[in-house]
Amino acid sequence: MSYAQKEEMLLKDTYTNNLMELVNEAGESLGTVNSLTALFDESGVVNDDGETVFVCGDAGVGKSMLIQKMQNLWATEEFFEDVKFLFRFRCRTFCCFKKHESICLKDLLFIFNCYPDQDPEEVFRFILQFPHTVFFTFDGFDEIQSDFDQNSIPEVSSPFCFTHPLGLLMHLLSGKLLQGSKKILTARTGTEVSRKVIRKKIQLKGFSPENLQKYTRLFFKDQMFQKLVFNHLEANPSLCSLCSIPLFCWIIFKSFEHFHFINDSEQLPDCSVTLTDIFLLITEVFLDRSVKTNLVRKGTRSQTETFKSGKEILLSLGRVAHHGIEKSLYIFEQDEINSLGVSKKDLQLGFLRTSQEYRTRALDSTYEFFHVTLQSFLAALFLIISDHISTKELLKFFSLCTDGEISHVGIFPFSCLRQNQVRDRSPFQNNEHLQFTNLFLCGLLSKTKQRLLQYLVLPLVIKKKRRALREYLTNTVKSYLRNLPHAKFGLYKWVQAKPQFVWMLRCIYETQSEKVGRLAAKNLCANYIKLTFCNACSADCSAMSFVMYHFQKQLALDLDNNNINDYGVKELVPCFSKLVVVRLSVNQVTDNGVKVLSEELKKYKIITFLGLYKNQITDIGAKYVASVIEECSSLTCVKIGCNRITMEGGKSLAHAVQKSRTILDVGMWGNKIGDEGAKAFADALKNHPSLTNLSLACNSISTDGGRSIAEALQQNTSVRIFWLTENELNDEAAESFAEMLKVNSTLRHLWLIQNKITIKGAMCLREALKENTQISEICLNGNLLEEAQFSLLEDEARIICF
Ligand SMILES: Nc1ncnc2c1ncn2[C@@H]1O[C@H](COP(=O)(O)OP(=O)(O)OP(=O)(O)O)[C@@H](O)[C@H]1O
Repeated sequence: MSYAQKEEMLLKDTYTNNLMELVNEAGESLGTVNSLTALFDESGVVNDDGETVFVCGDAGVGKSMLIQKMQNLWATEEFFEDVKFLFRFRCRTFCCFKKHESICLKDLLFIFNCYPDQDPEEVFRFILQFPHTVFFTFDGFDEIQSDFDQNSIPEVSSPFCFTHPLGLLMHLLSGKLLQGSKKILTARTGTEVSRKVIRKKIQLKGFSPENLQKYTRLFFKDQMFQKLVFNHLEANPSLCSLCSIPLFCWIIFKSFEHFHFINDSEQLPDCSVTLTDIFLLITEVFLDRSVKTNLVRKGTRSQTETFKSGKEILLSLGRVAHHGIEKSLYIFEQDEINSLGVSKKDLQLGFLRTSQEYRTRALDSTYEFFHVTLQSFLAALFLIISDHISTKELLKFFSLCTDGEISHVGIFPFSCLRQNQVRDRSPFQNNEHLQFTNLFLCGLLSKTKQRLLQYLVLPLVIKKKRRALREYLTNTVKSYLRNLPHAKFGLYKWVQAKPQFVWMLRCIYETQSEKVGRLAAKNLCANYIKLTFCNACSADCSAMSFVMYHFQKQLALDLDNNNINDYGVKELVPCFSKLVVVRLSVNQVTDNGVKVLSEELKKYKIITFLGLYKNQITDIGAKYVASVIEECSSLTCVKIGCNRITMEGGKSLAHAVQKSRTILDVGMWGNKIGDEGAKAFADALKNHPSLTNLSLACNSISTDGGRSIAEALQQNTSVRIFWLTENELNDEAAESFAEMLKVNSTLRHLWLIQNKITIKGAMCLREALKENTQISEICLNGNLLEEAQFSLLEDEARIICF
């Protein structure tokens, strides 16, 4: 039995909830998904005709584990009681068919998946008759590498027709075959899937800090171990950031466990940790298995010795990995493995594991790397340590990725992720394995890894390869950054970066070269960096900091709609001294992250805009934000809507606003401050010198709160726009607003949409407008007015009812 198999833990002993976010077609968050059954409910449906639940996420984030967990719950009858058949496919299975091969649905199910215990004809008939009793999982749509022409799939398909298996897959996903069956499809982020087939889209975001704690407890049963690991994590945010991706977390924990076992020391890096570092660690763990356990246990072997003695193993495995990466092959047959020089013993170490899918095709044994990222790592290592690789070949994968974003830059290394925009691209094309290979090349050829590598390859050869990579990187970073499209936006020179920008930062970070970091900062000809919807995770913040730290001037950083979380905030600490705009909306930031943020922002007091909309901030975090408002006089705009702020937090924020002489704009939409919170804001409004825009929309404010606000506005000459949409304001409140309008001449827009105002309240407002020529609009849509009553308000165009 191989180590990989021995190590496989039972799912129930290891599975930890993963953060799942429901998103719309534009990728905007529609909220979190709290249970696996909720994946199939009606919330967040983007297309009623679509049949497939689409789950996307980064490499190693846990898509396959999620599928496995569902299968497990179904098998133990905790999930989907109405489902009688579950067919679990890995999409890479569909690549092993020849172009002209065709099969029928029954064969796909029974030959290439699972042969039924009972009469297959009868079972198939049942499936056709009751498709809703069938559940399909298709894992890894991104792994399909094919030049298969989707247009050649016949429009209508009968379940008895013979067609290419990919055609069957597309028909199943769209519901042309077995309409009504449950289907879940997973793919890496950025993989293109036809909108027509998607019913709901879910993004997997990895472990939250809470999940990570649970996983740690599951992984290390011993409490002493747990404590040690918690201490390590606490001391090293860079490690925590990596641990939010479950695969990397597993690698880190596995290495920790191993080193602790062999020499009572943890040997984990204790400052900046790169992906290359952790893949070197797991490689060392696997290589240690090639040596007799008692020798390893003495703990006398250094990392260099381990790699030196494992050189031949690394070369042969690297050859296989490289061969696969070149051809987008992830599964290897025994013959292939043998011919590339991997011995039987090497197969046992854990790098490779037997691949189950192919057994159904009655092949001998087939193998795959325990994860595709490891394959990329070994391929990169091979490119460096093999004597036969020229510098041209070393850089081949960089130039293999064509750019779809900046056409005049031409071939650029960091463009592979941007798949959606590349025209005429096969929907099945995926280059992430190349991106990772490039990234590991940068890491392995970094200065800090030289000592290790010199035992594997002649120093002269490394030097030559290093120089080639450095030159290439320098040129491309320069030209890429200079050619990024810019726009002028007030004081700012603005750039909207794309996901490949994140990849570029990742590569720069792997080099750990201050020089390259400085070069990137110097060539970034913008001071407003918009990295929204770039799928940046907390670990990417280390990379951002690495570059932005070198930025000479003040900088605006917009990271809205990513996956940053509290660890990411910690990683940004080195660059807060430069940041005047910090936008972290929709990023799972909790009170802990806000605490760090407030401490840092108050050190430099240069912040002007703080965006924290749609995070997980409670009253505790609201207090931290309040202290920033109080202490940072440059702060003019705070967006903290859609968090978990109640009366207490509302009061803290209102008091801070009251004290601030400079704040202009406060967005509180979608919290729950209630009447008491509203009263505190009312106090703040009286004679406020600067506040012009305030949103207390959707905050459970009723008559009392409304009345206080209206009265306070009589003594306010700063507010121009006030949003009170989606509250519980009634006619009594409306009457107070009417009184206020007779006095206030500053307010321009009053939004009272979706409240409980009837025609009575509306008429009061209409009357008041006779004495107010300044206000532009009062929006009353969605109140308790009947359509027939609209005509009574017709003569006042500034009252908007529909
Ligand atoms: N929910 C989870 N609980 C515990 N461990 C997990 C979880 N999700 C992932 N892991 C760990 O991370 C490893 C990689 O996860 P998985 O293969 O599911 O990632 P993936 O998203 O399918 O990656 P890829 O896109 O590269 O195929 C697993 O083998 C497991 O060790």
